Amino acid sequence: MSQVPVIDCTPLFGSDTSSSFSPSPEYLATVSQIDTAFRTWGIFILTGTTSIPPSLTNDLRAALNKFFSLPDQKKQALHLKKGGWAWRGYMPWGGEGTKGSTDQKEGFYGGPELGDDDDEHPLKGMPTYGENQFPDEDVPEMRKTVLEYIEKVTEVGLVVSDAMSVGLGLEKGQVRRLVLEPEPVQLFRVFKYSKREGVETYGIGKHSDFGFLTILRTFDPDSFVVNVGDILDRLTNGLYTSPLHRVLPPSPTSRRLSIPFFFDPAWTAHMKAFPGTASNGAVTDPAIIERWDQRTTFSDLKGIWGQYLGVKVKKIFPDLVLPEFSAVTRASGRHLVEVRKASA
Ligand SMILES: O=C(O)CCC(=O)C(=O)O
Ligand SMILES: [Fe+2]
Repeated sequence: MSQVPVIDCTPLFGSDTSSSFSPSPEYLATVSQIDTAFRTWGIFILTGTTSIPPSLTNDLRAALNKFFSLPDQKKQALHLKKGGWAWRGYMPWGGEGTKGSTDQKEGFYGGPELGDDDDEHPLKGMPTYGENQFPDEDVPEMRKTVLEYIEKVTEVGLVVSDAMSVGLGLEKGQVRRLVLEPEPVQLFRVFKYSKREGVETYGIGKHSDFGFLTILRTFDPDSFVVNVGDILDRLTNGLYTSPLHRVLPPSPTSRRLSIPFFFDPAWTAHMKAFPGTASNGAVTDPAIIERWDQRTTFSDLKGIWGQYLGVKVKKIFPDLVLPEFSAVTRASGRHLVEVRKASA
């Protein structure tokens, strides 16, 4: 294979979810394509009929373009800092970088809402959870559209995880049970890339993604790109590769919009490699060991996902108090905005 595989995932959607699951030949053929893509490239282009109707994609693109066209002061009013630990809202140009260089993009961060009457929800008050800051006055349709997209793209993540589970020789629902329940961490992002005069840096510099799966919607070209993240690489004992990737420097006329969705393990999920993924329980393949050494994202697998995420984001949230856990993960160098617990 010399090109990133394009996989029609239609057979995965609407398939049997009962415990006595007997997969169709089409389901198994799709599983095998995904499994091969993740083992070789760590990435594939997802096509076909999914849980996301094309009308929702169109509405989403329209609402997000409208948002980015708002005057700067309207967007700044929704600045990430104002959302505190929810870490949701507007990320201005210059707010993220890769290895010391500014990424040429602005963005919007969001996530699912836990509901007003759900004070007992265990994730209330945790970093990355809380209120979204939508531009309700200026782009009233954005709230509903983004929240609906988050729900539907989460379904894509679950369906792909089931396919991975079967591809790894596990039961269909096993990956969900091991790391995605009671609910995956869902980080919605949208980036608009635009060039600043005199700045020659990448849209996003070379990196691998931190989490489980990234499901990225782009419009130019029109596609979904699904890639393995660093923790999925580790959880499969390196059978699946977390690919390095980057976004080229935007051209002066670029208006590129992309919508990465970081579909991550549940906050409380135990980080333990999936059964049967390493022969004799140990990874000996030098290529895998070298890849892990280069990434240095995780030095070990232990504890729960929330601890990894906590260390990762601690630099952004200087007030965050965490159990001592710094041995296993590196703080993110990507986010250049500091967010205090209370509003800034
Ligand atoms: O916009 C893109 O094409 C890629 C985004 C990306 O790599 C990321 O957000 O991690
Ligand atoms: Fe990425």
